[in-house]
Amino acid sequence: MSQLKPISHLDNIPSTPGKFKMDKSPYIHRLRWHSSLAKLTFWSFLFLGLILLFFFRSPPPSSPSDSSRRSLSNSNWGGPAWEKRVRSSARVRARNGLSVLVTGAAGFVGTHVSAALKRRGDGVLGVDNFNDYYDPSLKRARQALLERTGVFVVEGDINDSALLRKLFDVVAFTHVMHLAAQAGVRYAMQNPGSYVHSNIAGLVNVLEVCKSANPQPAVVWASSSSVYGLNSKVPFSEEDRTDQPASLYAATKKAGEEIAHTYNHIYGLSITGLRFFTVYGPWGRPDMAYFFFTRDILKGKQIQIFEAPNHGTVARDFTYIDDIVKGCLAALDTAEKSTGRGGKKKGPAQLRVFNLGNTSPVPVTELVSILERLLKVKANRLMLKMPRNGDVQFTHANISLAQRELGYKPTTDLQTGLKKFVRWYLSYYSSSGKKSAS
Ligand SMILES: O=C(O)[C@H]1O[C@H](OP(=O)(O)OP(=O)(O)OC[C@H]2O[C@@H](n3ccc(=O)[nH]c3=O)[C@H](O)[C@@H]2O)[C@H](O)[C@@H](O)[C@H]1O
Repeated sequence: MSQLKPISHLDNIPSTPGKFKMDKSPYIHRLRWHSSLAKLTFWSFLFLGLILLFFFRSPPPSSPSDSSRRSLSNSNWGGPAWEKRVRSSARVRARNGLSVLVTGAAGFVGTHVSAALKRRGDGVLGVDNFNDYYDPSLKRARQALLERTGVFVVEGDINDSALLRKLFDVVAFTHVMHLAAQAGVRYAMQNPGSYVHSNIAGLVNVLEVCKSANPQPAVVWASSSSVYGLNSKVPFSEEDRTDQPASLYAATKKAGEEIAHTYNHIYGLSITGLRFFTVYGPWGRPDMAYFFFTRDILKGKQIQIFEAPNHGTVARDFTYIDDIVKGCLAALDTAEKSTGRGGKKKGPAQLRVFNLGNTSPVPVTELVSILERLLKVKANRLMLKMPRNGDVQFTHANISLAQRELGYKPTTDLQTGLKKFVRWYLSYYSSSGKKSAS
């Protein structure tokens, strides 16, 4: 090993305080004084350094728009009044009701599922970080809606393990409906870090807390139809290959399914993944095509409609929110108990994955035609070759497994569902001050 030591200002500082031996000299008192001052300065800097290290330990946001991280600093929870609200929101009112922690409760699916659970007498507590991936005022409006039905939505991030642990200290949740995620297929090219943060790190954090909880809850969570990626065998069945994701979003959802397998295998967590197929409806997500097509058609703005090579049709198995909610509730109701205790597996636990789709794909051009009829406005269409941005040409769900195991049976066609969406859209954006979706 080299004898050369790096030159550093730390070289003269003793590694063990108190063991530093000073030569005797006439200036001994002055030196001692200097030495004490130096020690004091050193320890003050070290202390300060440790404090700074503690505060800046977490990695910096991967981009300025990584809002889920930004919102961490906004989380505001704790205290007796807060705990009382949490308890009251999660209180089960129906016989044999569930006590459910819903993550992403101010999101589109989260709001609908939370309200439905509450309506039938289950206890529901929501968590949401209210990030600005899309207009947060819509999330606040959903929160207000839930508040009126008796659901408290705690503002916090799924990566905040202290918060999640605290919630489990206050309430022994029987189920976790994990819907918080970074959604959107195309946005993954702009902000890849947010997908890793929410869909990978966030999921792991939720499962970590669940596996340590006593009793462990059963977990139902949102996977995605996008895991089928470039699979061309239709309709998509749960047994088909899912190892060719076309977007980072899809890859993080697929990774989530593998992570679920691990937590089920090691810790005995009961886990059900639901592959949602392009969910739409009232209170929907403004980043989705049906939503911003509506906004742009009404504004007279041009809309871009993607087409496959050789003018091939791009189609989606659009699924109405009420059907998805029924599937989510059935997944919760049929979830078996987790088998672990104290972070240890005591026996094999349930691990499931289901397609929740509509089973009738509709071309995007037809979606636009329906919107034109409902809005009574002609769209300014621009047909565009599908960019290489993570989109797939079509999706089509085989739902026989969900039908058999969950009694899942979608009943809303696209025309009927869009009619309900448009009615909501017009009323929401015409009411007090909300001029149009941004
Ligand atoms: O099932 C899922 O797991 C995913 O569903 C949803 O993704 P997608 O099915 O891609 O929905 P969405 O963006 O509404 O595009 C719809 C159609 O419009 C086409 N499209 C889109 C934009 C545009 O400008 N033009 C266009 O033609 C586009 O090519 C596509 O054919 C969720 O967003 C996603 O979070 C995830 O949950």
